[in-house]
Amino acid sequence: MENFVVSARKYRPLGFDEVVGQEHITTTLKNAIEKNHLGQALLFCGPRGVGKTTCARILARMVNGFEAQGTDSSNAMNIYELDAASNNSVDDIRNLIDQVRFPPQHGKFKVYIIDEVHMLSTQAFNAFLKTLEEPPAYAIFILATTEKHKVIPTILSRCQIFDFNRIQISDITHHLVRIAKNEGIEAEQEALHLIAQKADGALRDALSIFDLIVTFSSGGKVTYADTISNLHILDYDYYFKVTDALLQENISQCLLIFDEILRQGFDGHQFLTGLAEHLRNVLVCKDAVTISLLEVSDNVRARYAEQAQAASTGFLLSVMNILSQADVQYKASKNQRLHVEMALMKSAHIPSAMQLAASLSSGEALKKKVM
Ligand SMILES: Nc1ncnc2c1ncn2[C@@H]1O[C@H](COP(=O)(O)OP(=O)(O)OP(=O)(O)O)[C@@H](O)[C@H]1O
Repeated sequence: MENFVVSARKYRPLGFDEVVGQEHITTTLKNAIEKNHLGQALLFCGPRGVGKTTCARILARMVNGFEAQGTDSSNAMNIYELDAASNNSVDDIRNLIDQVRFPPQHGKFKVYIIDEVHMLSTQAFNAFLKTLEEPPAYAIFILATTEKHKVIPTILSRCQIFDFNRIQISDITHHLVRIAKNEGIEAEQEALHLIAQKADGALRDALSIFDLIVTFSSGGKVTYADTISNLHILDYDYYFKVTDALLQENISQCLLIFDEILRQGFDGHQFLTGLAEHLRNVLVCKDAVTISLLEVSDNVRARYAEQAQAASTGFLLSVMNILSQADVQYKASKNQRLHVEMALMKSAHIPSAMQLAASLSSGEALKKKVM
């Protein structure tokens, strides 16, 4: 049996052109390498799983002219990685400094990656400063951190700083589409989009979730239904239905839908925040400019646009206001179910755009109110 290789490893980019969503960094690094302007101390900051280690390895390969090797192994590329989260003592740093004294046996540069550098003890930082300030010509230090504010100023001032972005949902989705195709896995666009959303900007997380869903889904196909059930995410369809019921002032329908949601094991708070986010999406769809802020697939976008036609801005803002107050008071509430139900009842009493439609005789007047 062939060993399973997790997608995050299998699809680690081997060149800057394959890195997703960090063009500002990859372009600068490429130019710096070509023009020989690369510093010897670089600080890579940003959230986890967005490509810091990947870019460090690509850089190491490029400065040594090893691009053609197509390998991701650290040893082969003169890369030395130290995880400062678990090796943060002054002795760990002294060992590293001892190693730095020896020039590389092959290639031109030794590249040291110190991950989670903010975890180094003060003594370790101090022991490291001199080497960082006057490194041998063949040494490049790449310090990586998810918490730049914890890195002491004396280190910051000695480094070229690169701020990595959270990766956009659309970029993550495209990447997953490519990988699914490459693996011959049938995947629904909506499912991949949801995975991208859940990953919260971290491509590594997106790939791990993707692997998990492929493993558990029926017939190896990645469907929206399997994805929401695996990730325990509430189907967005409920939010569309509740909003319709609110617009129709149909309190009983709202309460029945909420009951079904609770039965599925979701809590009232998740529902409140999910509904508020849904209404925000409806709101941004009311304007041709802000619609670009909506990060959803085309099918769902069309549904939002339809609901945006039916709901006035005033109605949406009033409901969001009620939900936001309910959210703040949720934890303190003694009966949380009733608390959410009351928020729904209050929201269903706001005159909706549909009522306006019925009460206004002229189409022109309606247009003015709804906009
Ligand atoms: N920008 C990206 N483009 C393409 N793949 C990426 C990107 N970021 C992360 N990945 C994928 O996620 C994996 C892990 O990324 P990487 O180790 O570079 O993240 P990191 O930012 O160093 O995270 P950490 O801070 O947790 O060490 C990579 O092997 C790759 O498959």
